[in-house]
Amino acid sequence: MSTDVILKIENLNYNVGRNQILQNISFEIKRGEFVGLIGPNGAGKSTLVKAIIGELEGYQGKVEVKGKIGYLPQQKEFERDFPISVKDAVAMGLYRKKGPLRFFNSADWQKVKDLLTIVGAEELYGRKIGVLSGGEYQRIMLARALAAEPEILILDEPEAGIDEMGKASFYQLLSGLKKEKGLTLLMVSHDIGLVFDSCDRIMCLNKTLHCHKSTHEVSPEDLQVIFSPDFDLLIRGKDHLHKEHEL
Ligand SMILES: Nc1ncnc2c1ncn2[C@@H]1O[C@H](COP(=O)(O)OP(=O)(O)OP(=O)(O)O)[C@@H](O)[C@H]1O
Repeated sequence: MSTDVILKIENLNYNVGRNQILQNISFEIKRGEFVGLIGPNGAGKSTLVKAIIGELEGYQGKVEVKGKIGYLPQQKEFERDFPISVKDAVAMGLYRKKGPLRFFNSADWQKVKDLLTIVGAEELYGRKIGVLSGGEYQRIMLARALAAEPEILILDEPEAGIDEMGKASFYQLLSGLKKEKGLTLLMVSHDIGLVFDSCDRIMCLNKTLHCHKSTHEVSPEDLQVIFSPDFDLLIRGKDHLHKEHEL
């Protein structure tokens, strides 16, 4: 695997009983790329992510990652009512890095503050997790994932539960991390517009990988193949909007 490649997947197949979930997936991601992974519900996106982060058993094929992985799970997987503060939630990311026998010192708490500054949430330091908005919460989870100093960050639908403004600024934050820190990003998303605005490359998945191209090379036909028949509904909906609102 060449040095500029951080993730390489070869002939990945995954079945549950007789049901094939992933079929012959092969691709590479280069260091510093921002890649969007799109596809309809049930396409296998989260299953593919699980294979990459080492949480999928029983697949065939090869998954190679050359670097430390950071992972931002779907929001529903984290218990938001858990009674901890923002600073403790972020510190948990450091804890993973240092191991359980290490107590936190003032340098660690300064690191937590620095991470909160990076994600634009320093004022949330002492706040309880349960009172945060969807967008604030996602920034804190991002700070926590960054605490382990990952080289590749994998995000599973980070926009879920965030309002439109919050989504755009969260994606801007991700683009900044890529530019300023050279972070590699692989992001599962249902927000096609923001994926096209933010990502360098797009992978279209529906059980098998239908395309993996530079964003500007992805055609409506590529989207139609994976989203059909919903794609037709989407287009009709857009036409209707254009007529109604003279856009
Ligand atoms: N352990 C399992 N047992 C049975 N079926 C499974 C298992 N894991 C995944 N599946 C099935 O595999 C398919 C792909 O699921 P996956 O969650 O990866 O899709 P997804 O693209 O992430 O969907 P969504 O966009 O709705 O989150 C689904 O039909 C799901 O029901």
